[in-house]
Amino acid sequence: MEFNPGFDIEAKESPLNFQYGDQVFGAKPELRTIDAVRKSLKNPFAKGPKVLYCISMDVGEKKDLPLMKKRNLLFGAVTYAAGVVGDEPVRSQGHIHAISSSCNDSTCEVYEIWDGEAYIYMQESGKDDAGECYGVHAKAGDVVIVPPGWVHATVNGNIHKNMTFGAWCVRDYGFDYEDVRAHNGIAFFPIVKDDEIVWEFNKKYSSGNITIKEAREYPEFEIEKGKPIYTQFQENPDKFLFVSKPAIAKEIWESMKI
Ligand SMILES: O=P(O)(O)OC[C@H]1O[C@](O)(CO)[C@@H](O)[C@@H]1O
Repeated sequence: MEFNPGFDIEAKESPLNFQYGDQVFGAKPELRTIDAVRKSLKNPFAKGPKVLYCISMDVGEKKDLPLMKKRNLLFGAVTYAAGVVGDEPVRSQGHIHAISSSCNDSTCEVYEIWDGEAYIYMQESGKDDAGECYGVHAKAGDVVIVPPGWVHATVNGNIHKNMTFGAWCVRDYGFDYEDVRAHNGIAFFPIVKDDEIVWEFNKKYSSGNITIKEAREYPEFEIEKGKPIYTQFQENPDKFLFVSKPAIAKEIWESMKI
């Protein structure tokens, strides 16, 4: 992988899978097929790779698991396949993080791209007026934070290459698909045009405004550029407490710039 995740995990290509080192825990990944996501595609009948992405939701070094559990944090790894689904790049369906009973809040997600490139798509609301929407372009080593309550979808930003990322989430996560599915998908569909990704408004929404930008740094969360977010947790296990306890960063969320 282009960026070292900070622990011994390898993304396998065909079939999509993860291989864990001796000191690493992780279950058999879940495979998301094209048939499972048709309702959220621009064209529900589109053709594309049978398996679109491979999700391993609880991974890390065995010695760190008690530290993660104590802070109600979970680390996940996901690979998105290369290729297209109709005229869309391979992407997730889009969801909002449901209210977790541990904190009585929707929670954020802290992404770190390990291989390939991505757009982390974010949408302020799942209602008819989608509000401010963003396509944040991220390359290996970039971090992107999705604030609590926002619709988000992960897009493979290069149709010629698989994309793999790691992310910090709350352990009792839940995905709420209702608003996105009621609109047959996210408010802006990524479309592949001349090898570039352009964004097409989904007319099932009444309005929404999209901004495309590059990934930024997050000094407000003391995230260190170039150091794996997994290593940053190992060095300071409380650094990502804002993920499982969003209330401690309330003021940051309220004025946060994507
Ligand atoms: O169920 P969906 O919306 O397709 O998304 C699954 C994806 O969402 C994530 O939680 C990222 O938000 C990853 O685990 C996975 O890539």
